[in-house]
Amino acid sequence: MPSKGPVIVITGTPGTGKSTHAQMLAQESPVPLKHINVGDLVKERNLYEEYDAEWESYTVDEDKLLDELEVIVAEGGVILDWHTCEIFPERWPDLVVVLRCNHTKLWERLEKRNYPLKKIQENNEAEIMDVVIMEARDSYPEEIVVELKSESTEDLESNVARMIEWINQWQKNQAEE
Ligand SMILES: Nc1ncnc2c1ncn2[C@@H]1O[C@H](COP(=O)(O)OP(=O)(O)O)[C@@H](O)[C@H]1O
Repeated sequence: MPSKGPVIVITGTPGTGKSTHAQMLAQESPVPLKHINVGDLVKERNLYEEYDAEWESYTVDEDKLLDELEVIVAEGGVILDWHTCEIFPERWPDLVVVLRCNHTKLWERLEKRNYPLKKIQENNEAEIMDVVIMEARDSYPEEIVVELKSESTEDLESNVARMIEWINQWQKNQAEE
């Protein structure tokens, strides 16, 4: 048995379903995985420079955040759930999952969160412009980046099943090494 579990990044525009996927994966995974909601960590551990009330968002202190995450990632068995991934060092993830959602559905999900209109617009545009997938492809080897649709419960279930299959394969590869 490998001593350390894999490091899985689940990324995507806000509202695409990262936390929903990460929670389900953490519950169903054959190896223990800690779900780290990076946005929550930033707030809980004060890893930000300031809070922007107009955009209702935090300006992250990236150095502090990376120092905190380094310790967590070193232990292995982690799901990093965040709307951006390019600040994570290339050596960290074993798998990078980028969730995608049709912009009409995404708009509805973000409206339910009571985001300010301009924040809904900004995120919706980012999804249409492929911002996160391009960031992931620019930052990591193409063989570890997987783009998955997250528009329905069936998508959620099949995506999690696919990630579990990947973990099983990962475990086999570790055992052979
Ligand atoms: N594949 C999906 N099918 C249906 N609803 C989904 C799906 N993924 C997410 N949702 C819903 O969309 C909303 C945003 O999901 P969430 O996981 O919080 O997104 P994120 O973590 O990317 O911001 C939640 O209400 C969630 O239930």
